[in-house]
Amino acid sequence: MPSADAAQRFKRIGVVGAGSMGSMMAFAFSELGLDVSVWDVEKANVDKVMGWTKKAKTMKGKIEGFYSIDEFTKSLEGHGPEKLFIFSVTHGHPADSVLKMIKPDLKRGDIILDGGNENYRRTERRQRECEEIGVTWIGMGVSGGYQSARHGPSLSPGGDAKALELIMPLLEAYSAKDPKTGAPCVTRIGPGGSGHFVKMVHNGIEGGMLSTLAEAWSYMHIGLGMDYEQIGDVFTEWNSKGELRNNYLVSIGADIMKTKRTPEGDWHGEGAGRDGGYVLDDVLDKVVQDDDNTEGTPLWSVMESASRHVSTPTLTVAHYLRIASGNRAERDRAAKKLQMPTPRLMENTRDRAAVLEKLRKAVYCSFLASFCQGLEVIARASEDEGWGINMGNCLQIWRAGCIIQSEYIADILQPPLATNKHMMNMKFIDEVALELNNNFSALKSIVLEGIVSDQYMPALTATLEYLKYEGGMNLPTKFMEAQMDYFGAHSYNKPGIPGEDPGPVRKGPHHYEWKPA
Ligand SMILES: NC(=O)C1=CN([C@@H]2O[C@H](COP(=O)(O)OP(=O)(O)OC[C@H]3O[C@@H](n4cnc5c(N)ncnc54)[C@H](OP(=O)(O)O)[C@@H]3O)[C@@H](O)[C@H]2O)C=CC1
Ligand SMILES: O=C(CO)[C@H](O)[C@H](O)COP(=O)(O)O
Repeated sequence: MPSADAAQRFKRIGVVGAGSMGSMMAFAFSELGLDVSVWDVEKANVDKVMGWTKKAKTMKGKIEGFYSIDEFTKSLEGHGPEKLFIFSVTHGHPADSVLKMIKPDLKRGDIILDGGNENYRRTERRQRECEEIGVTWIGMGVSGGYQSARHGPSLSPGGDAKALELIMPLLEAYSAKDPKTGAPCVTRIGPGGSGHFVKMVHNGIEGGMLSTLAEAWSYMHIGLGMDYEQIGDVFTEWNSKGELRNNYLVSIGADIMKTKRTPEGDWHGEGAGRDGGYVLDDVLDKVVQDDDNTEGTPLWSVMESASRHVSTPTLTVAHYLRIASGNRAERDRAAKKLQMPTPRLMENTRDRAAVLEKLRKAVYCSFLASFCQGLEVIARASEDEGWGINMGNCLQIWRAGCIIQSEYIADILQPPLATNKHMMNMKFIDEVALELNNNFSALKSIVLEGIVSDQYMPALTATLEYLKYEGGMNLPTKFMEAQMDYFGAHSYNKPGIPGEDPGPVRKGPHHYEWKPA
């Protein structure tokens, strides 16, 4: 329950967007005792929510649907000192258009929480725009999908400290709770667009983990010839102890492996069938939200990492795999031309249990590397933007409610990051370095054996190479640097010269005239 203060202050909240997330938020806030006004650009979405209210048994506050945005905004007047909105709409233009529509009815002190996956620069633009009229715009990452939106997500709000102080009791009541300590999975990340930045990186890490696990699934199914039930058992086992314990993506992987078609299907008839087949086999290998621009977070993570000079290959190749997957028609044409080998059953796998143990370690290694890469982007941005993000807090809010929750990884990373506020390179943390080192040979062996039988392993191989070159002192870039000096007089640093080796990240003073012009 929200504290007495918060409950007194906010008796009603306005939810903008009644899609998968917004509709669930409406019910969650109602259960917290707030009356909820719901508006959506699509009348049918409002009707759907209102239909559900008729069957809902746990509502405490009223839920009222509105087709008119003016009536929606007016419904929030007179219930407390300020109006409180939560936006849950597609990123970009939708939020701007709703802000434009409600702006005439906004008053000094009103607070808008943007719970969409928005680009942090757009969040900052809206913060400036709202500040001019005394309204606070908070960019708030919401993670955990629609199930968590209903029962408690991980929240990463960023923006004005005073406004956040007012709504924090409500957000604490709404958020997921750390199962170990009961602590709420929400904290003020920092000023400006920092909250949306952290959510963006969360989704980048999520991408690296999703690809890693999908590759492991295919490795088991095609490479080791395991059926879905067997793979489900492996995921369940992995999730029960050790480095992959209480790992959300592994746990839902086990669920997916066991989900069969039923005569009725789900509540709207999807997955109906009497053949006893698996719902997964109704799913095509196309991820399209990057192509249709309904989601931008993984792409922005890649762009941010490159522009802030942080190496994030696991997250990046995961994104490119998604992009390649989206256009299946084009892949079909290319496949006919390229005649690539396809993954096949591995030969001579005598000890499957040993391979599975190596695969578990490889998955863990790639998950941990995904966290390192994402956290380094946050650390860099926090320094660049002066946000002062406590990265230990990021691990805390990712302990429950969110997609990347990974108990073991949080246990390793949170303590050192909570004490060292300026840690820029996660591989400097002794425990992290030790874990990556300990699991490297398993990852290498999985990649080696997988290559022989043509398994798909972009994230696993990217992680392997990442660890080699991030911790390598004899990189082939020596030759690259010479070539660039040859054709572009780009100059170089010299071995053994103080101030150059290792020296700062600065162009070297030497140029050799390899070939006069
Ligand atoms: N699904 C998830 O797991 C998560 C999603 N998010 C983010 O939450 C937000 C909502 O996602 P989700 O509920 O999944 O998406 P949905 O597509 O289900 O809902 C998006 C909502 O935005 C509305 N919308 C679209 N265009 C406009 C517009 N021009 N003006 C006003 N409203 C518009 C949609 O209306 P219409 O139906 O007419 O298109 C719909 O109600 C997104 O920003 C998403 O990135 C965050 C965390 C998790
Ligand atoms: O934000 C999320 C979870 O954290 C949503 O599930 C989101 O839809 C994931 O999509 P994408 O990978 O394209 O960001």
